[in-house]
Amino acid sequence: MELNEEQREQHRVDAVIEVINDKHHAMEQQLVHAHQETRAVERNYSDNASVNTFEIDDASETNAEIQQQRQLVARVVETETILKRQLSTLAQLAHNPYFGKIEIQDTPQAAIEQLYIGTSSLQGPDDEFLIYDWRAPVAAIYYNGTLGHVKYTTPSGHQETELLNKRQFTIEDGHITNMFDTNETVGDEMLQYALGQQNDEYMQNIVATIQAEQNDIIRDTTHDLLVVQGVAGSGKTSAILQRIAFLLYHARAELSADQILLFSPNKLFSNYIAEVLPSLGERNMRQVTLADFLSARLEGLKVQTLFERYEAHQKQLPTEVIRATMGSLDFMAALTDYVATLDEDSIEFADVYLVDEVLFSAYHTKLIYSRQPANASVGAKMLATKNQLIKELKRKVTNALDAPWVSEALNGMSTEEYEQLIGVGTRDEFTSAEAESEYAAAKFVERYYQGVYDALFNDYYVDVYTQYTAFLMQYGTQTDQPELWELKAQQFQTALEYHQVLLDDATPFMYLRDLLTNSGRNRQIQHLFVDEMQDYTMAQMVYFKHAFPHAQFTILGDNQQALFDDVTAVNEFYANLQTAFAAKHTKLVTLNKSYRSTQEITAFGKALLPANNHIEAFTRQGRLPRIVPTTDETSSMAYLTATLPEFLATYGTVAILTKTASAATRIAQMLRAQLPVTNLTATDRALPKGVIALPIYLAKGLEFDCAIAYDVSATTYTTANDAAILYTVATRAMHDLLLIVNGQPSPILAQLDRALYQKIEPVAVHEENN
Ligand SMILES: Nc1ncnc2c1ncn2[C@@H]1O[C@H](COP(=O)(O)OP(=O)(O)OP(=O)(O)O)[C@@H](O)[C@H]1O
Repeated sequence: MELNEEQREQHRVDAVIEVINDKHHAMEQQLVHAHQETRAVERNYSDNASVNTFEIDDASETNAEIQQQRQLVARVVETETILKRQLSTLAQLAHNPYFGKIEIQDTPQAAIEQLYIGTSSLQGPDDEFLIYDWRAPVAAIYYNGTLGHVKYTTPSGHQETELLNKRQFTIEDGHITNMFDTNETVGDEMLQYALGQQNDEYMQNIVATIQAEQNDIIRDTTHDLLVVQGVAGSGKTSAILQRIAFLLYHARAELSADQILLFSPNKLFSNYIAEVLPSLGERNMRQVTLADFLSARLEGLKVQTLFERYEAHQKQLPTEVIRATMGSLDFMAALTDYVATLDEDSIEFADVYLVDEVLFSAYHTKLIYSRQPANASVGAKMLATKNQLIKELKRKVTNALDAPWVSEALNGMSTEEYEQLIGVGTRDEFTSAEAESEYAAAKFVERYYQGVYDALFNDYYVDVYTQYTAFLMQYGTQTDQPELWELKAQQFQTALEYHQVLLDDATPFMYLRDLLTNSGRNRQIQHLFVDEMQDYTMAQMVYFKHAFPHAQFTILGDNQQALFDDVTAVNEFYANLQTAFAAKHTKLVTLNKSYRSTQEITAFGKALLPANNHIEAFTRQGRLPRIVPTTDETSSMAYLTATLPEFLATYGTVAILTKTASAATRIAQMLRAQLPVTNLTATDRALPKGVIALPIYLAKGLEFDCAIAYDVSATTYTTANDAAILYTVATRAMHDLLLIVNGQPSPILAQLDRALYQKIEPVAVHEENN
């Protein structure tokens, strides 16, 4: 019997799966061997590591040996890890080997090639490619090309070919469940299916349905500053993750996942995206939130978080103007100039103490500084000064070894103190009494001066706090409101007394410290990604550029989702970034199509924003958003209690989104008497199923099957900025959106076209009331 096209393709799928299973089997055997080897090497290592490491000569020999052993352990463990990763990739391929196929012909005489595209490449017994990795150069055709003449880029230059056919597959558990040919870039039918699914605890990879405009971001290798302005749900976060997978694939030898850093909005989000790269067979990049980054760099001080400032309504402190200035490019430029023109008399040198004795006086340090070459930068002179101080400290240490006060101190120690100093149980291992006392003296002196060493290492010979205050005051004198800057300086000092730094001060302060002390640079990071760019000030961007000098930057966000600030025009933001980064090759990409939500929800969200926005909806139909005009919290709760069980029958996650954390906690408590509700807070990491209540700033970047905007009343949603917040709330919904009014409706709702929503009378409540 003649096979039809689908049967033929299914035969191929079966054959490929057989190859995958064979490989899987062989690799399992390899893993068993690798594991045995790891165990053997580890055993050998632990035997060796316990040898005598005390005597100096022996120690160095043993150290070298241990180093070697350690490397060996690392290598075998790595082999095992790689095998495990490959096994998991093969297991995934066996389930769903590929999703696309292109037929190409390089010249009219050449043979037609059929290339299958999947999440990972696979070679057959004769090394022929049964599956091409979606990141392979030729696979770009699948995403960007329409039938006919197409071009694509390879490491060795541009290639051209004829695209004869493009086919898409849905394969589940090894069976083709859907298959069709398309001339579109990637057909809508697949995307419809993918987007119609319910939300999961983790974000999914989108490699089967990457859209052409997303593909341009993912495959960009020519820009050192790539800025993406994309409307809510346009795939910015997805683009970041697939881009990282792409970069790792193409620069395997030079780039590792540890050299990629993503600034993400919060821990929930970090966790939500954590499965995408592993599902593509890659290791995760590093992630950090701004709050954690600042805290790590300002150790010992409590840095105010964006959420804290937002919740505390501190926007007005000390004034809006000062706050905006401190976040600006100009302010950071003024800071750079300030540091560059500092002379030794205006640098705030500080005494370095050993307990209560001044070991290095501010005057002494200033003298060393003043002897540095006049034309060197402040940072370079400071570094040379630091090195000189450390050298002097080392001299003090050496001189102290034979000093009588050291032997006196040692003699005065109790046996316990002494043993603690040289290590309990080590006394018998010395070859002579002399060796022992030399060792003890070295240990004692080292410990004695440790605090001073740390102080020098951490640049405490200059008082950066006072220097920063001086800068604020000086900056103020150049404005027409110097008294406000004085207040600002006082505010900084007062917070400091409580070991706190306000968010507005954190970045300029760190920048000043780094410039002055020539520190704070991480040269490891090759790619830096910033998601939700609208939540960062330009000053922070300048700092990122300073802190990660070797990184290429991909910065993504949506200026309309400005929760914490007023909306900045994209062009202005981009122009400022270009200045801040002084980058040669820059590009701004705009994504206008929204994929997350149904057409109805996207239309509703669009209507909340100023009329000149360019948001386009992806055509996936659903029901109209519903506005529920409850009169107060009691009726709102009654409505939710009555209807939530119904929603839960349809949706995996229903999120009640509030403006503040306290509102989310309150309603979770009230509802909990009737049904299970999880209240999520800033420290939560996991996204549970069921009903959750959380403030919108924690829901940034996340999505839910059903989102319920709570308290869309005239008291809660009033300003233009509130419209942006409501837009962010509305666009969290994938399939269903409700707005509970809770009192007098917000004026933002009043101006909406009536056709965009359905008004629901909270029937359950009325019945109860009657
Ligand atoms: N090409 C695509 N194929 C399948 N799903 C897609 C595609 N692009 C986006 N999506 C889906 O749309 C949703 C939104 O994507 P994503 O979270 O990346 O958007 P975003 O621009 O970061 O949104 P926001 O700014 O609202 O946080 C996700 O569920 C994502 O999987």
